[in-house]
Amino acid sequence: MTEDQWGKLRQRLLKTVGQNNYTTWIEPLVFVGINDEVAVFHVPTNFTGNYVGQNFSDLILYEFKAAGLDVKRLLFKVAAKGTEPRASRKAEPVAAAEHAGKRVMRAQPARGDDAMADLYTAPLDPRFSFDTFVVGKPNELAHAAARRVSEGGPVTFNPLVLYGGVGLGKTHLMHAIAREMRERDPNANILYLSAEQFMYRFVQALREKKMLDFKQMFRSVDVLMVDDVQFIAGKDSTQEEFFHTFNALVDQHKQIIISADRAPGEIKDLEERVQSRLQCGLVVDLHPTDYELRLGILQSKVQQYRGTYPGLQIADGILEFLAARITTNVRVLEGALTRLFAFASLVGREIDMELTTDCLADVLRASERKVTVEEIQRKVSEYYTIRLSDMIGPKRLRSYARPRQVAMYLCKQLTSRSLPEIGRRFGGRDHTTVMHGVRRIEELRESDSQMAEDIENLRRQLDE
Ligand SMILES: Nc1ncnc2c1ncn2[C@@H]1O[C@H](COP(=O)(O)OP(=O)(O)OP(=O)(O)O)[C@@H](O)[C@H]1O
Repeated sequence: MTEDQWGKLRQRLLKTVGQNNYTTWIEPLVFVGINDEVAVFHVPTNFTGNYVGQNFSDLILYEFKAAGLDVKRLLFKVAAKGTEPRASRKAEPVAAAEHAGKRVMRAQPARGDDAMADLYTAPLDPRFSFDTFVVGKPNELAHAAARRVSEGGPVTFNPLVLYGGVGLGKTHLMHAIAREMRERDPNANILYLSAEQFMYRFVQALREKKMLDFKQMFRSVDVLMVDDVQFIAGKDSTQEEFFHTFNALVDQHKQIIISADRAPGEIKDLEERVQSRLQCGLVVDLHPTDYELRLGILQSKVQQYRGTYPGLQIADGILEFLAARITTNVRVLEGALTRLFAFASLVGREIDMELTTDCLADVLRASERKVTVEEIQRKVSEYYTIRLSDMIGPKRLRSYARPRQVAMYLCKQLTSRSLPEIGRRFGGRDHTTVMHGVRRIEELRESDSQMAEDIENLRRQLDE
């Protein structure tokens, strides 16, 4: 639709709503465009957007229809600059308000959500839900706390702080909470943003002399979610503003959810008073992933990929291999799997060990485990309760030879040492002996469930 068409449409609205309403509410709307059946307008304040949405959306939608345009919803966004009409006294939460004819709203709740996400600066990633979050020992507490908070109800711990290293699922959980809360209460003002965006908005408000709006906006939310809070460390005035916002919301019993890359007390240059406020609620740690969690995540991703790549085969042991080898973080693990699937579908081959090591050579090299031959020998001898010297030494008794072969196998799997090198570390044995040992264990893993379990246990222990 052209501006001209909008001009004509406005004239028709003028006749229906009368001059006064027109001047106050319709004239300030700046038509931006129609995107996917949603007509987008810039409004000077959120209040205007809300008011127009509540009082005139049916009329506007009707006029669009009469003009032959397929518009199902209206979206009002606060323009960066603009004047507030006299009628607007009340400060409103940030950015935008969305309105639709009631029937359309009900018919399309999911799309309504997408538009709502736009309301709060940081859009929610549709992949990050509780359904797609795999729970294991390292993240079960964080997950349980996130679930609990997402259910709403009386605020029992405030704030909830989720912290943990890079790529361990903090943002995923934050988005899942926001999504769940919005589903439970579509009218709640849930503000999710990164600490960086908080700072950016604060600086902008200072620059544009709109601090009052800023304060009112943040203080009027029902739930405040700030991701990567460590970002504000060392930024004094932002910290101060954050501190006041935080206190005001806690006083009103509004839920606050924070994520950080380390425990609040360990964030350097974060003011002590902010640190102590963050520690007042529930602080939960996302631990580094363990082997089982990584395997679980891979299995769940494969399940998701089945839709995109139907018929793609993945050989036994590949996921286990990746879970054992890529221990850095989940993001890298996911990236590896994505690349593997894309590559395999391109060349039209099954994902077997050869394709995996070819395709992921760089990732595997980069995340090469630090485990050493010595560590493996020590762990394996402890596991089978034999002396280290007996495992490395010349004795051929089965009770020594089998653990020795297990250790050789693990050295081959978990280190980058060549067969001759491994042989040398096992009392100067020949590489063919090592090869024989590795093959034997590979066979036994298939045929003997006790052996498979031993290998998994040892892998896990070496992973810790
Ligand atoms: N338990 C899990 N189940 C499923 N996917 C997960 C899990 N943990 C992490 N991921 C995935 O790993 C990727 C990285 O997670 P996310 O972005 O949440 O990490 P983060 O902790 O916020 O990292 P950063 O510190 O870099 O911000 C995402 O794609 C996320 O979906």
